[in-house]
Amino acid sequence: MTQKMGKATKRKPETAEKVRAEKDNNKQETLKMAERKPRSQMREKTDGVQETPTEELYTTNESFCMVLLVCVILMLGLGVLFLCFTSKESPDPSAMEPKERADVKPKEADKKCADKTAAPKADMLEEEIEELEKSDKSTKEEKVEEKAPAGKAKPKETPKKPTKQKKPQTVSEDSLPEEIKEFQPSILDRMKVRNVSVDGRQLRYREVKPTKDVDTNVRVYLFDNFLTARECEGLMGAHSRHVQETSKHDPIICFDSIKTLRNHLKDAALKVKVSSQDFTEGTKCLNASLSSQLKQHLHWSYSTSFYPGESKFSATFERRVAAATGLKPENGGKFQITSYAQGIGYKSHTDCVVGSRDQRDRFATILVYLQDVPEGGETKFTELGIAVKPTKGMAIVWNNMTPEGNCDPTSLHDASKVRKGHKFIIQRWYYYKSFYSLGKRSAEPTLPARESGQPRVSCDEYEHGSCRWYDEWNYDHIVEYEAQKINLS
Ligand SMILES: O=C(O)CCC(=O)C(=O)O
Ligand SMILES: [Fe+2]
Repeated sequence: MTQKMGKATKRKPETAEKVRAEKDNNKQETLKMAERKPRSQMREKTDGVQETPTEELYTTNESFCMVLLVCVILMLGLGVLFLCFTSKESPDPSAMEPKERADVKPKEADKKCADKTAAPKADMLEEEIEELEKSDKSTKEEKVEEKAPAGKAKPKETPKKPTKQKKPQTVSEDSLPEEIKEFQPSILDRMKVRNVSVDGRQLRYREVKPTKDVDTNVRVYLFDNFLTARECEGLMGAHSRHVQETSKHDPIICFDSIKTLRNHLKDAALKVKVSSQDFTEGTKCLNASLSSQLKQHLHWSYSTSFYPGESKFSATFERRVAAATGLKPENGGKFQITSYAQGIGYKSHTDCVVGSRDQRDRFATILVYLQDVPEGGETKFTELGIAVKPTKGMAIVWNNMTPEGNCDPTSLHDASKVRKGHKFIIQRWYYYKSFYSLGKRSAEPTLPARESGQPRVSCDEYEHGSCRWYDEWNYDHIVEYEAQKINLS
């Protein structure tokens, strides 16, 4: 980025720097150990005698032998080190682009050297490689967890957390843990909406009919008081505290393309020239300092997530949803709370991927408004001619897919800008075909370099107010980088 914002520095990933630093440390450590060795040998010979200063040893014959021995050991040690650090034909995986990294198989010699002199580094690299190998699969899964604009590539299933085992470099079906191989997906192809009684309260549904004459599979239902005022307040409080705590760090800002970045700059009346150099290498995210500079010019909604089992409320909520809608808990993903300040909305999108054949997609959505919004903030189904006004405790639930597992484009919806007040919602997506990692917190990518707990803002597609802040990371901005690199210049 030039002019006002200055030029982005092209930086190697932090992990690569760490690896290099560790390499140096290991080298130093090995040298130190070689230097110390004669002293411990001397200690054995002089059993019980106070240790002699190293210089005195060299004045005796015996010491002369010791010196020779030391030299031989030192030379051997240095030889081994030299071989370790110079014979690597395979490049340092941590310094590569993600896709290349996944292909690198460490040579046997590399492994031996790593075992002898740099075990922590080897572990770290292997973990990194494993995570990146996973990323192709987990991205698919992760992508469906984020808003999925119609027509984009489809997320896939993947093991959530790399198991701590010596791993092959490519993940074949055979190498997957038994529990993943044996996973039996659950299919969810219809909602069964009904009136239910919860803790003495009657939850009654009503259907909201399209006002447009459209051929659609989408059914939209409302439940008043689906959550109590107390539940709504508890969720808003937890979300706000978490946002506040996490906002100690400025977010790293990511864009789906350079075009989106340029549009945002234009919108903010910032006359700056940007190029691919402004993205952190290997990702579509700006580096930390550019992100901080841009922060004041962008606006976003805030999303925080929790996963099944992470709070008692998750079980209460999913039971209530199952009773009232027939949406099975095992087909549900994470729980996401989102807040919109005045002036913020969210782009037109479908929650599933139109045209995709992968049925591991969001069959249905339940969204509960946690607070009234005096003006604006409606959830609008543009194809159906439906607009729902946020009302505290009210749930809106709809299906995005057909009973055959196809994403219905008429499920297109957006969040109108909040004109007055502050909007809070909780959402959960239910998937047509469940998969092993569904509802499990996934391992996060190592790129881009960031502080622990540093949030991200994703501006996917330009539409005013459509950036969203997240308290967790997925692989989109790494994997899509490769696919779109050509568009980043
Ligand atoms: O806030 C809303 O009303 C809709 C949000 C939404 O559709 C989403 O986050 O997927
Ligand atoms: Fe949505």
